[in-house]
Amino acid sequence: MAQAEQRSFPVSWDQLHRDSRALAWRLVEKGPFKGIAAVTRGGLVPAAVIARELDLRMIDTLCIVSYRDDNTQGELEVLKNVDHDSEGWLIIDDLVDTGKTASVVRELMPKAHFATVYAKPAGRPLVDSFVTEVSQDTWILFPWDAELQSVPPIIHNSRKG
Ligand SMILES: O=P(O)(O)OC[C@H]1O[C@H](OP(=O)(O)OP(=O)(O)O)[C@H](O)[C@@H]1O
Ligand SMILES: O=c1[nH]c(=O)c2nc[nH]c2[nH]1
Ligand SMILES: [Mg+2]
Repeated sequence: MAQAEQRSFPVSWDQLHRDSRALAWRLVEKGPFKGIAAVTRGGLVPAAVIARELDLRMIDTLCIVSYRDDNTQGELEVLKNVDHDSEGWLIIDDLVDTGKTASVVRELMPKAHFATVYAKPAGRPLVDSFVTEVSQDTWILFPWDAELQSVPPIIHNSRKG
């Protein structure tokens, strides 16, 4: 579903920090972990927050491309894998949506614990830990994809209808 046809769930930097820390709290009892594999690019920011909270310094990346600029999903391409065993590792991504990225990630690192900050119902069974679930028709708008802009007062919009 294209972004314009969906509900929007805007996430501020503050909210993302809070939700990433909430995920870190959940992960404490699932560890200890040898390190974090961040799924680029969306996993990089939550991975930094979680690495700080769990005192992890070993950070690797799984570099995967799936969504194009128009927010439709194409063929998944793995640009970079890890070169170590996945046992004891924590994989972090920002969200799981259809689960396509998650299923590739699981194949690449089958023994790792896979955690995302946000989850939609179709992908939820593929992650081990997450914080907040949103409906499948919701587009999560991350702070790195957004900027502040002025909007008309509510009363102006309500007169149009
Ligand atoms: O469950 P799925 O339907 O596969 O979607 C989830 C993936 O899509 C987004 O990444 P994207 O491929 O857009 O790349 P990015 O992280 O570089 O923004 C998001 O960061 C997840 O990795
Ligand atoms: O910024 C994003 N928000 C989403 O809801 C989403 N789903 C897949 N990929 C996504 N990227
Ligand atoms: Mg991603």
